[in-house]
Amino acid sequence: MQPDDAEAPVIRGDERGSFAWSVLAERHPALIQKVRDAFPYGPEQHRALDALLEHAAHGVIEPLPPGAHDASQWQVWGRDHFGKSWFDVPFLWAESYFYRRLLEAVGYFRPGPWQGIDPFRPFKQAELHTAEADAELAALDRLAPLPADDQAQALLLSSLWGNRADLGFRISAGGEGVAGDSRIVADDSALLWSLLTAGAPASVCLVADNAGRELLPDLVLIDHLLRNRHAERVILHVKPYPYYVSDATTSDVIDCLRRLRAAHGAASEAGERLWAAMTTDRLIVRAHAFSCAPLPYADMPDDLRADFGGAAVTLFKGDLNYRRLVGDRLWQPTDSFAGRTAYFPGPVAALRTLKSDVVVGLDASTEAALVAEYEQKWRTSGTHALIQVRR
Ligand SMILES: O=P(O)(O)OC[C@@]1(O)O[C@H](CO)[C@@H](O)[C@@H]1O
Repeated sequence: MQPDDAEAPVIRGDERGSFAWSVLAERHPALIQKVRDAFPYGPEQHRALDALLEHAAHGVIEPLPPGAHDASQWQVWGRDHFGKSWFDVPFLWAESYFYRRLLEAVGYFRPGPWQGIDPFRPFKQAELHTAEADAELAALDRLAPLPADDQAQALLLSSLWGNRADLGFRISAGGEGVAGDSRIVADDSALLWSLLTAGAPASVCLVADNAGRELLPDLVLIDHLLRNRHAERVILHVKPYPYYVSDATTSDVIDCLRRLRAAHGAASEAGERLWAAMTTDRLIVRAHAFSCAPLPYADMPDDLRADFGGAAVTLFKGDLNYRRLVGDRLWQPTDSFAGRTAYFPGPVAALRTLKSDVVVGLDASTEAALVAEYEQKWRTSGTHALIQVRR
């Protein structure tokens, strides 16, 4: 815990009409319906989904069934929360547990025919085969003639804005859910590139967020880092199981690599290089259990700390990772990003579009201008983004 944690309230879903409340009360039921519609689940799975819907709305949080492989882990994580309403425990905890219970309901972990069937796969797959994805990959051909620094910055921005398209966000925003007015509210990209000096024998960690239209540009950025010797090795952290609808797992990485290789021109070349990089450990994929933990990164275990501590920089993608990085609390937007991430074992960067209440590291004038123009909507609308770095 950081010294001034007590000053900022932990976000919970208990305030009707708040963003956190809307996720628990509206986004989660809508997601259950989408998952039901996407698979021919049997009666037992439908009954379990009905029970989850009912419990999450009106019941109290119960432990996992004793036979679940991770029941004892969740027993520890949940000891302060069992028996309480989902709306009265930390929002971060409630959301993570919802995804774990959803997988329980559809039999994702249980030996049997549905074991390992990702309930979000149809949505993630659809993302990879849209006209927008085709156009984004084709656009890479136009980058190739540019100087390496311009390519680098363009790829960084493409990875940043790729974060707008997460599927959970779109379930509540409806359709694309993104207005035309997009702005970067903090931009430490120059500092980030200064940490990625070409030719240094560095490792870089990238903590991925969404599959599909976000992971494609993330992978192309990784290819650029490797190819231009900004990094000798990249460690890509993904989720060990389906999570927050579109979060990337190892299967999604492979699907994206296949998609890149099947494209034309620069995209296909990047796909071939990345495929080869995985076979020689220049690109390493890790699916650490903590990546789906209902906890902030301040509580990370020692092996993960060592991984991040050995990197020239760790890039955290996306909104959820940002919440976990700085802590899921109602900080003052002008609180220091460096202060909030002081516990982190090495240089760290956040690349995120703003889709929840948490934000730090803004100038007072930037915050005042945002509030004057949008009241508090800029925090959750996905129209604004940030690149923040602590060296
Ligand atoms: O991490 P991501 O994909 O950028 O965003 C995750 C998100 O859609 O889900 C959470 C609410 O369910 C919020 O953190 C945010 O709105």
